[in-house]
Amino acid sequence: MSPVLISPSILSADFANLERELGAIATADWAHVDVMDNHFVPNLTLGLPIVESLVRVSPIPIDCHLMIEDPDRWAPGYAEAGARSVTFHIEAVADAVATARAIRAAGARAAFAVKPETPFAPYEDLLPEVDMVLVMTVEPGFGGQSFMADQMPKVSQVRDAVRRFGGEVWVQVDGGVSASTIEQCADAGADVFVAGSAVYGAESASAAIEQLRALATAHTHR
Ligand SMILES: O=C(CO)[C@H](O)[C@H](O)COP(=O)(O)O
Ligand SMILES: [Co+2]
Repeated sequence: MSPVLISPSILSADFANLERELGAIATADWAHVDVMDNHFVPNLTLGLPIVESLVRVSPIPIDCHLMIEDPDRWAPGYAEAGARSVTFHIEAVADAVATARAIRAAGARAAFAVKPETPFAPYEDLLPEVDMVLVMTVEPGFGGQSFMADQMPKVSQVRDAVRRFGGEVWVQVDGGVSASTIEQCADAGADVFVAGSAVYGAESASAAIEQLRALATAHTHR
């Protein structure tokens, strides 16, 4: 397995042609799907019926990022629909342990995400319950925003906590990740990289994926 995973976000894809847009990123590791409910974030994208359809046609596994209220109720359904990884926001969940266990019981990898202003330290004890922690590098809600370099210490903090824990928990970054920002993410300890506009805005999505993978691999500690 590659030491890093590249997960292009279809938030920047053509929503009228999602099957074709998934085909364009077939050389990536995962396809990142941003589910937004217009309550947890001020934007609305897509939900479970569309994710079920995407799972059927995607050439690569689906990585679901749930920016929704009440993930306790909804997250397990995305795992049952066949998503490889399901991430809920720690700010929105009532029972993180039960939700992560329900996601895993349904056959997916479980993850929690932290917004830029949310500290990681209070949630370190959750590491045995999850397969990945997502450190947001923009305020969730929209693609194409500027990368927040001030989140890199938090990425390092999560990586250090994972080392102390000793299990295999991946560290994902999402928001403003591009060829000019991915190296500092890998240096800080990230190993799963979401990139929306940097991939779908490129002339060649596959060339952008390869460039991101090469830059991250050269800087990863995994
Ligand atoms: O979760 C997200 C926004 O809330 C998106 O995954 C993220 O913004 C990707 O888009 P870009 O790479 O253009 O920033
Ligand atoms: Co996302």
